[in-house]
Amino acid sequence: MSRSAESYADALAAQGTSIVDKEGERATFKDLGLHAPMTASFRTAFPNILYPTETQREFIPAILEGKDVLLSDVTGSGKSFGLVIALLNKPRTKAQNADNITSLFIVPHRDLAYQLFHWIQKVLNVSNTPPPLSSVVQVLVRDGGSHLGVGLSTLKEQPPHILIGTPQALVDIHRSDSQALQLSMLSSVVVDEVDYLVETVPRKDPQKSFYKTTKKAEQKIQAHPGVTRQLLDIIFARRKELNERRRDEPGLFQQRRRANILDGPMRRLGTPQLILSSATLRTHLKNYLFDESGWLDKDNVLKVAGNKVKRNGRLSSASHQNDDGAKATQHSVILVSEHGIRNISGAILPVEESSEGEGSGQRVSPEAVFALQDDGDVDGKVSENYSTTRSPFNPNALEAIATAFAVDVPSVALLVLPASSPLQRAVHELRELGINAYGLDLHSGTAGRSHLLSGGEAVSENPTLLVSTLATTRGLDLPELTHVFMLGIPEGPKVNGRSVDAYVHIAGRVGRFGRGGKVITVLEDDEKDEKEVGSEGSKMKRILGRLEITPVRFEPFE
Ligand SMILES: Nc1ncnc2c1ncn2[C@@H]1O[C@H](COP(=O)(O)OP(=O)(O)OP(=O)(O)O)[C@@H](O)[C@H]1O
Repeated sequence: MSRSAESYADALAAQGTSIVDKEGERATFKDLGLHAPMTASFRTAFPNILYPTETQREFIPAILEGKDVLLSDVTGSGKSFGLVIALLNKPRTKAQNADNITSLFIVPHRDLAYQLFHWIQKVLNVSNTPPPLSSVVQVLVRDGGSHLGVGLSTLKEQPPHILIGTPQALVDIHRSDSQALQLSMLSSVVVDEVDYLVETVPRKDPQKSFYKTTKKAEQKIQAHPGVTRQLLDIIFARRKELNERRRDEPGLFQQRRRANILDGPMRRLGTPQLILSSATLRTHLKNYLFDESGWLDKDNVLKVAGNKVKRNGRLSSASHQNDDGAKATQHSVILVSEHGIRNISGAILPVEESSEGEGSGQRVSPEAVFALQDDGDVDGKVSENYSTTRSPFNPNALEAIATAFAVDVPSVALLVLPASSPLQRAVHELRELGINAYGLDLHSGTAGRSHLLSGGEAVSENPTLLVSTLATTRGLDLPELTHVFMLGIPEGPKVNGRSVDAYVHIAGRVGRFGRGGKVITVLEDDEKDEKEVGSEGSKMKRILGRLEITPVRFEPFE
């Protein structure tokens, strides 16, 4: 088993245990160096967050000290939340008594940007004397040009403490006005979901059969390095230069290290600290970041990886509550064709859920959960068009999802479509099947946002299916979510590291912080034997196998 698969399996098994100190003592957030009033506010805003996790205990003080950090822990273990809290506690950078942007938080998509924004908003809302929101946090995402209009002027008039943005929007701004982001004054730069934003390929081995494919992929990256690389190359240009000199003149740096003056050059460069985070950091990416990118200050970097302790011997996807009350995630795969629906072969029986399980939450009216959802409507003219154009979706697959949703989902589920799928069309077709479906939009969509801001545990009389694509799912935290449906093998027809990681991130929208949940992958049944190489079933089995997950039968389809 690969290292990342192993750590995922192990860490999943251990999830829910990480808040317990090894010595049985618990450090508080205040012990980590966070300001008391800030700690009080975020404890009021997030009453369930009592103690920092082990990884938060490591990386929050390191960030406050100005170290670079390479952070990896399982999905839903509080990485992004901890990063936001740490950045809020950093002192503001100022030049000639005027505020500068202190931290840049780079995220892969706008929904994640708004999620982090709402977390900060929630903290400020309960503060005694909150400063104006825009002085603390602003969001810059591509939005039909407004980031270059209103967004840019707000940014320049009142630079925020934390600027959250997507790489493309940030590069657009920098190109239109190289002073707008005040890059030379930044104190921290965070890249969340770094493996998604900075693409790398495994090192080439001429002996391996995939040598040619790897080489091609590498050439493609060289020709189109991607905008996050471009942005980091700009911000860390001076560090890159120094790191290159260091590579060329190792003797000089050894002398400096012996004389204990190595910290000096990087610090004098005045480059910000760099924090890179993801649940899936493969070795080739880590090698690139350390040896080739030149972005990191190698003498001042902390690597933090989540708890790798194996519990109960090994991971079993059908396992239920562990000793600390964390629930397991149940993974199912169903294959659909016009002849019917079946579970993947080898799927085992689910373990009985405890009476405290999902669905036992407080019953609330849909109106209480949603701030009424008039914003998700599919435009009349557009739906007329839909009736005259061929659907890209397999009707059997959508019907299977609709049925599974209707029989099993108590409140909210997420459907993740392949990256380039037409989202509104899927919403329309699901509605035709009687499903309360909405495109996930944490900015203007009240449906998505109310789920984000609600505390979870609700049961709705009219459950909702939020629909997103692979490109807009990473990092999202929807506390009420109990089910994730996945249409097709993630990341295209081939099974490789990327598809395994994509599965980890999509599945990771449930089971967060030991909450449990169900992940149901729906595949078109090619009616091939699942032992046959290349069949849909065999591909899915390879993905689950690499993650040490045994599929569980989705019983309504027995
Ligand atoms: N110390 C804590 N105690 C309890 N809950 C926490 C703690 N820290 C974060 N959480 C909660 O855990 C959930 C997941 O947090 P977050 O989104 O930061 O995870 P993540 O590790 O970044 O996930 P992903 O890898 O999917 O991006 C959030 O609902 C957050 O409020």
